[in-house]
Amino acid sequence: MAQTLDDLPPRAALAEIARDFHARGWMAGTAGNLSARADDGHFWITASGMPKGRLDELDFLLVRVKDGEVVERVRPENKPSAETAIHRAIYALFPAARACLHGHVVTAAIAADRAKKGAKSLRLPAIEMIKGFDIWQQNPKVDLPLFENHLDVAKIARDIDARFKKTKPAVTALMVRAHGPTIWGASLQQAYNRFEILEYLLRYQAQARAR
Ligand SMILES: CSC[C@@H](O)[C@@H](O)C(=O)COP(=O)(O)O
Ligand SMILES: [Zn+2]
Repeated sequence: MAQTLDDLPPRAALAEIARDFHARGWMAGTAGNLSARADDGHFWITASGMPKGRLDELDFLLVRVKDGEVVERVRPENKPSAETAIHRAIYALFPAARACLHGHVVTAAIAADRAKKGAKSLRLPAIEMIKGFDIWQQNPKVDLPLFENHLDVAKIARDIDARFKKTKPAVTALMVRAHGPTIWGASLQQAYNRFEILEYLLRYQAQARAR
């Protein structure tokens, strides 16, 4: 087995993550989309509508960050993820982001349901695992940015762009209400680790509230 996901070619790593997330219920059916930067101006992203437990390296398209143009597709029938605009926003906002992972996670959707109407963030529990987001404070007050879901995905992407241009998020993650989390990282392995950690934090919070 490769030492880390970053030792694999990006599309192989993304297909492996998709199988893993599917098995854990975070990419049920065709839900979720994954991408990795190929170079500063382009990223590989999952084709739209594919069963995420069964991707292979041909199920990715190369997209240009600045205008969303598809510059390479192996299977002519493939279209880029319906949520490509969100990945483009993240890569344009954060030059250090090398990977961006979106899933549909029950714990996260329920946490967002609990938030007040109009709430702009979810407070994360101040437990040891928060250090996985590189936060090294005693009892930190860390907020996960929360966005409204819209049928028009470009509108979600514009909201993300507008908010993050004004205020940098405390974590490399965001949540779209009634939809799912998107997590990015300085490497594929870091994005994967942080996705797991965010799910752990929200699961901890739900279980702590229920006890
Ligand atoms: C199960 S439908 C989910 C989609 O609407 C969407 O939210 C999603 O995550 C996957 O879309 P895709 O176009 O396959 O990348
Ligand atoms: Zn989605």
